[in-house]
Amino acid sequence: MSNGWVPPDEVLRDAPAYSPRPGELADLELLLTGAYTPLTGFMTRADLVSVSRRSRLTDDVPWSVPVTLQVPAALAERLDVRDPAHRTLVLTDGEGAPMAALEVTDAWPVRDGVTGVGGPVRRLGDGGHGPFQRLRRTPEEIRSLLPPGRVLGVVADRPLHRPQLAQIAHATRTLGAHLLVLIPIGEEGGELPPEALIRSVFAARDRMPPATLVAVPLPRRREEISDALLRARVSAAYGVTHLLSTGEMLSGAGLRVLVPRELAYDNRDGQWRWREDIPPRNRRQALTQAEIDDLLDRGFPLPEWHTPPAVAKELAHARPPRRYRGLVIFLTGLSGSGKSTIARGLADALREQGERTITLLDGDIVRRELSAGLGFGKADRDANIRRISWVAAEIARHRGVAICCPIAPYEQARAAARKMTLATGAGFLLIHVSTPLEVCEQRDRKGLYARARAGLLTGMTGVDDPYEEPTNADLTVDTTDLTVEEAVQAVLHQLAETGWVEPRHPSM
Ligand SMILES: Nc1ncnc2c1ncn2[C@@H]1O[C@H](COP(=O)(O)OS(=O)(=O)O)[C@@H](OP(=O)(O)O)[C@H]1O
Ligand SMILES: Nc1ncnc2c1ncn2[C@@H]1O[C@H](COP(=O)(O)OP(=O)(O)O)[C@@H](O)[C@H]1O
Repeated sequence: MSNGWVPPDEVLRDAPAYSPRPGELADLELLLTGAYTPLTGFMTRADLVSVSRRSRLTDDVPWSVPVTLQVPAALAERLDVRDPAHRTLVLTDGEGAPMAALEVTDAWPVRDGVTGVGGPVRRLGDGGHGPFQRLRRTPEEIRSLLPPGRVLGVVADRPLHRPQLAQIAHATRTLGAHLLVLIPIGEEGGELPPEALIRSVFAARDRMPPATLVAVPLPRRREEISDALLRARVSAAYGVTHLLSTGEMLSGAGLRVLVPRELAYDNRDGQWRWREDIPPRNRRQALTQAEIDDLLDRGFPLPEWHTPPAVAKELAHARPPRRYRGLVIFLTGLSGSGKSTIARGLADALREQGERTITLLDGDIVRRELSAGLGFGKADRDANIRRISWVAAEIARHRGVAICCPIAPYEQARAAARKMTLATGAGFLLIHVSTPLEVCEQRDRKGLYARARAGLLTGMTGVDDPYEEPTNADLTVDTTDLTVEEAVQAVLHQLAETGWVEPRHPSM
């Protein structure tokens, strides 16, 4: 799948390597497969200016969305954009395997320590790996498979339920088109893991007209219009002539965009038809995403009138009831606030229930095993929390419960922990053990506060080091006037209320 020129071995051997962030990697993949034709690389400054001013590249091709790569400034300094022998950057995937060579023809400061780089990219290696690789066919391959005539494109970024399937069937029939379903698998952290999205779309296949399906590493743009334009452009590269809008889609990239009318379920005959054609008393609206999520979270099957059973089965598997799903319970608070004590009690109670494996990432053990050598400066505390969060998220990914109880004084690090966990599809509960400093200091189990007050220890959280109070805790527990049992019960109660654990049987 290599496309043309590859830098000579000696250039590659000496070239620095860099692993782009997930969104950039997805852009890279689309550049390499030709889905971004005629773009052949990351944009230079001139292209970016041109795109933002007049929605065209410098060579006049219409293009409206920036496709950029940013690298650490220190790395960019090792390149010389004027010297073809010293301006190649090897781009690697998340695991460090080379994916492409970027010939950096332009580099510019973006902000402190970060440099934008632009230039053509060329594939290295054999075209990547990962689940469902066989579905990631290039635009060229797909175009060669499509029958002549109209091609209706559907970007299936969500599972297809009966209302969407009815719309697709209607549009395909009206247009007399072949159906091409593009499944975007750009980034983790969507509503469903990419593999589950693919499986759920395939599960609806026998309810679709004859279709070609392709997985596309489409990154999600933060901005809706850019997102829609990019989807339209990529769809066009795959041979789509008409695109069925998913609601927020706009026209662009020279293809027709169909905005479907809203369908509803007609309980007189079990058909989905235009909403206005059904008398209100016989009409059932499609479920909202929140309603679907809520049913799955509580362990109810999705109703057959709304979702084909095969799709419902995939979704129930991908989003099991909360009580069977991975979970990170993250306790934060001052030293001596009661985090470890509560965490231990919680771990014991959850182990009694025996549904899932319980891992207690206890402070002392973490500092000894995972974070040995780290101190208590901001950078070291951040590194400590990042390591704990990574391990916890992996445990939760595999449907275990991880209980963490570090001080975690910085909001940003806690937010990153939440994000990392949610990206795995697991749950995250932040519990602020808010016992005030005076009480913690009175307890002073380890004598640290006394030493800090005596000036023998510096950088003690709450004394001369910051603790940023959480403003987004799922639960706040002040242990000043609680017994240990009461504090543990408060957390268990919250877990049962939100469905993350089964309520305890009263007789136990
Ligand atoms: N300077 C300073 N500040 C705060 N805490 C200190 C410090 N030096 C040592 N200790 C002991 O280390 C424990 C906190 O480690 P953590 O890994 O939880 O801290 S952090 O989340 O990385 O900030 C903490 O344990 P806990 O009392 O269990 O919270 C302290 O006993
Ligand atoms: N309701 C309560 N919850 C938790 N700990 C409590 C409570 N009441 C008193 N304590 C005492 O407070 C101390 C908390 O210490 P620890 O759990 O190690 O805190 P941290 O892990 O936050 O540093 C323990 O000695 C514990 O027995």
